[in-house]
Amino acid sequence: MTVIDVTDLRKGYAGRTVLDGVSFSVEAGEIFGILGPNGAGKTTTVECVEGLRRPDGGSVRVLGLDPFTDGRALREQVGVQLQHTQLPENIKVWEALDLYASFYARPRDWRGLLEEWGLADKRDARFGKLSGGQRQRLFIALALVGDPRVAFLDELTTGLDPQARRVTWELVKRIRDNGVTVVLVSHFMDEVEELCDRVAVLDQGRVVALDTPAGLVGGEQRMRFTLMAGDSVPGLDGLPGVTGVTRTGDRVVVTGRGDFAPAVTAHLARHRVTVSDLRIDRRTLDDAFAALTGRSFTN
Ligand SMILES: Nc1ncnc2c1ncn2[C@@H]1O[C@H](COP(=O)(O)OP(=O)(O)OP(=O)(O)O)[C@@H](O)[C@H]1O
Repeated sequence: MTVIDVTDLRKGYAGRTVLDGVSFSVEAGEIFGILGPNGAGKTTTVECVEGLRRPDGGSVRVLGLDPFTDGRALREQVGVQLQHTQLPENIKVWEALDLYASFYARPRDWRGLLEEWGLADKRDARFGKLSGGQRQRLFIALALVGDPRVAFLDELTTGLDPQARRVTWELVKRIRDNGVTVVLVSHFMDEVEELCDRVAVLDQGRVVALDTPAGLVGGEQRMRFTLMAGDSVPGLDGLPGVTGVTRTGDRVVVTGRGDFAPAVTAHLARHRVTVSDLRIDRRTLDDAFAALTGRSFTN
C-alpha cells in the first residue's frame, strides 16, 4: 500500500528554485530515506509532505490526504521529529510527553513510551539536563505519542557520538518493527545504508536516484594494487566481470562485479606480475553519489 505519493513537487524561495520536480512514493512498513548533501532540499521536501510548507506546484498525498487542505485529519496520523525541535530547558520529560499527548484525540499512554525509549528514570528530569542521546530519544517518543502510522525523522543523529548513533539506529528499526512507516532524512551515507529499505537521493532540488541502498551501490567492488616499477598487465579490462580499469603511475584500480577478483589475481599470476598493497573494497554510496552527480558527497 502506498502511504506517501509525491509527484512533481516544486518549491522556490524568493524566486530561487529549491525543489525542481521531486517525485517519489513510500510504501507501508518501509524505512524510506531521503539522502542528500546540505542544501539539497531534503527538509523542504519533508516539510511540504508534512503540510508545514505550501508547495508552489505538484501534488502530495499522505495516507490519501492532502497535507495542506486535510492537515487536521492528517496530523492525527503522523508523527514528526523536526530538525530543529526545541523544548523549554525547564520542562520535565513527563510534562513534554503529557503536553504532546494532549494534541491528539487518541494518544498513546506516554508512560509506556518512557519505558520503551529508556527514559523511565528520566521522567522528572528537566529537558536542559538531558544528554544529546536522551534528547533524541525524547524527540522520538514525542513523535510517537500520537500513535502515528507514519513517522518523519529529520537529521536524527546529527551531533550524536558514534555509540549514541548506533543506539538510535536500533530504535528506528524498532519503530518500523512496530508497524510504523518511517521517512528518514539524513546526510549520512552509513546511516541510510544501515537503516533504509529504499532511498531517494536528492541533489539540487531533484531526485537523482531512487533505489535500495544495495541497488544504488550497484554491487560493484573495487580492487586496488600497486605494480612493480615499469611492469604492465595487458588484458585486465577483457576479464569476465571487470567493468573498468584505471592506472595512475604504478597504482591500478579495477572495478567489477561478481567473481572478477579471482579472475584478476589468476591473470596477474599468468603474466608473472607481482603486485603489492592489494585491497578489495566495495563501492560505497559516496562513490554512487559521485557517479550520479560528478561531485563528491562529502565536500
Ligand atoms: N525559509 C527559507 N527561505 C529561503 N531559503 C530557504 C528557506 N528554507 C530553506 N531555504 C534554502 O533552500 C535550500 C534547501 O534547503 P533545505 O533545508 O530544504 O535543504 P536540506 O537538504 O534539508 O539541507 P540541510 O541538510 O542543510 O538541512 C537551501 O539552499 C536553503 O538555504
